Amino acid sequence: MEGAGEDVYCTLLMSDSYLPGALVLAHSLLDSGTRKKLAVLVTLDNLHYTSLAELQKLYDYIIPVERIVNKSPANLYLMDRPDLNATFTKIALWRQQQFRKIVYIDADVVTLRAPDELFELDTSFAAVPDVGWPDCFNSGVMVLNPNLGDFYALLALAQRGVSFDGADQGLLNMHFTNWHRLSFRYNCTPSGHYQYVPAYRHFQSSLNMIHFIGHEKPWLSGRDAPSSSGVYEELLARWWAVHDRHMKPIASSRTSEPTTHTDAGHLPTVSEQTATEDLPIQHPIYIPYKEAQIQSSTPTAVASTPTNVTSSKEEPQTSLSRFSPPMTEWDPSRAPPPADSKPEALNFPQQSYSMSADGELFRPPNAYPEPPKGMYYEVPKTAPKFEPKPLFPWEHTAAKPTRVFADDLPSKPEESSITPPLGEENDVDTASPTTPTINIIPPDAWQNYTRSNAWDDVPEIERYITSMQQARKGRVQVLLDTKAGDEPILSPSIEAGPARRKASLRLTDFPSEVERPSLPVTPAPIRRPSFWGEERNEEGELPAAEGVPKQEEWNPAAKLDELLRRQSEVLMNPEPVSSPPKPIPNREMPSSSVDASKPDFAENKDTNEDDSPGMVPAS
Ligand SMILES: O=c1ccn([C@@H]2O[C@H](COP(=O)(O)OP(=O)(O)O[C@H]3O[C@H](CO)[C@@H](O)[C@H](O)[C@H]3O)[C@@H](O)[C@H]2O)c(=O)[nH]1
Ligand SMILES: [Mn+2]
Repeated sequence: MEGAGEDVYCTLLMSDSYLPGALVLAHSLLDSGTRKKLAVLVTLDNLHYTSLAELQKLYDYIIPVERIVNKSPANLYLMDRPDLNATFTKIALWRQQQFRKIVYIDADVVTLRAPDELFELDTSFAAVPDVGWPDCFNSGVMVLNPNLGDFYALLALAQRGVSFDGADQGLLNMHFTNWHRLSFRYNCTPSGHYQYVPAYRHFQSSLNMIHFIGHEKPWLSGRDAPSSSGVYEELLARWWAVHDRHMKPIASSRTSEPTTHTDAGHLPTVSEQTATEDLPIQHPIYIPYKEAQIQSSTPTAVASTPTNVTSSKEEPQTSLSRFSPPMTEWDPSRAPPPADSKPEALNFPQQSYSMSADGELFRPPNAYPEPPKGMYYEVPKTAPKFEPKPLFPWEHTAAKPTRVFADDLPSKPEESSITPPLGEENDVDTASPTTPTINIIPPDAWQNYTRSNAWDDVPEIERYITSMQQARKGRVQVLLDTKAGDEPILSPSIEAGPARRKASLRLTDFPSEVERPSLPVTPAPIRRPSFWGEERNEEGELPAAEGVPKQEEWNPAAKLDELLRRQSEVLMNPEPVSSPPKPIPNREMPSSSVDASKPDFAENKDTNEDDSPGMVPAS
């Protein structure tokens, strides 16, 4: 790279709304005769191409960088600056290793004197104390040596959202704790609330840079300070002086709420100059910065620009200033949207394309190159076979299926084990597949079947199992009369034939009938000595209970007869309270044939001839 090891002043532009600041900064540096180059980091996603064109006129290097957004922006609300949710992008400075040293300056800074001597500092990082908390530095002006070590450390913090103010200043102060302190004259931040006027008067002549921190930027607030403090107004005038020298007059870029300033010195805002309400807010209108200047018919007297909207009809275009969509306006996780919040769709990234400025008419070439050949897909004649590769070992040796789909028959009849039914020729009728006859498993299949396991011949396993079996065998009887010197009767071993059978673990070596242990037999119960002693009779039974007849004397048939007799006695001599038994009517139950519209069951009775006389109508 040409500028390797170069020294540059560098700023950052992430939105069109800060373009006036970036231009004034560059003009002020060039005006004060710097010998250093100017660079600007830009986030292209949110910048209008005309803004880039403006930058190009003043900056030597325009460096696109990726926007780094703070994904946990809660801390930004502590300082009421949700618009700063992407200032982490600043850390891209440390990645610009093509430069030896960078003096970074915020876009809201105007230089009164080019601070070229900062490049001679023998320190890797220097900054100016912040007026809000002087133990911290303000990250609007920084002297730094780009290096990837710091870059990645900062990036790691940024990605985790580590920053006590949610923006770059909080993050950088957490990383650079031992910073070289520069004089306040390199980053003088006049504030409306607090001024050290005697000090200002004392150091005023040696001021290098004025930094307009906070919401109100010079190009937004206009020429009159929000607080009419003398010092602030004085310094604000320095910004406007540079602005007016090069770029006067422009319409203010304020796109938010209309300002309340009405003095003659105030720049008209968009909302004041035209009825922006008529414009669809989702389609902001950009006009090139330079165009706005040209279109303005009052080139010198910004202060005299009438704020009255109706009187400025000759120059309506000047009002159409650049637009910058707002970033997060509020923290949705903490509060409802503010009443005056802007539409969220304003955040949509915009892509602009410029018309070609080429005045030449299109001329077609004499000949176009031949289109490449063979760039088509040849449809295969036969459907490709998608058969999964065999995975498991047994898939290789798998037996051919004996049952197949009827559709598969005509394709390879010789492979199938299906034989055509008797009486038919060998050619298979494709139109009407016959029920296949399936070959049954050959009768000797079980004989060929291997009955041994891989572990059958491992002696350790065999010994272990045998020892376990012996422990169990102690509990079963085996019909072996070994006392008498009989040889145990054993079944012939499969391998060894009639030879003596060896102890085996094989499950398939079933024991023969004589080898099988006998089943345990339930022993005849033996009467134990009685606990009741003499209470029992000779047979050992308990004495009979009083009033209970002896079992032998109990005649179930006689008892049943007696029960029946008693029952009929009760039925034959009914008590007067009970009604006589009703005969069951010989009549079908009313069904769907019965007129359902007649609600009363009694009415239906008259039409029914099968009614038994004993029928009691429903009441
Ligand atoms: O919409 C935006 C917002 C910021 N910037 C750039 O980011 C810088 C920082 O934003 P700024 O509004 O200048 O912040 P300050 O009001 O100066 O606030 C303080 O806090 C910021 C967040 O920590 C620091 O970046 C500043 O250096 C510090 O002065 C600007 O100068 C621009 O260069 C844009 O280009 N577009
Ligand atoms: Mn700033």
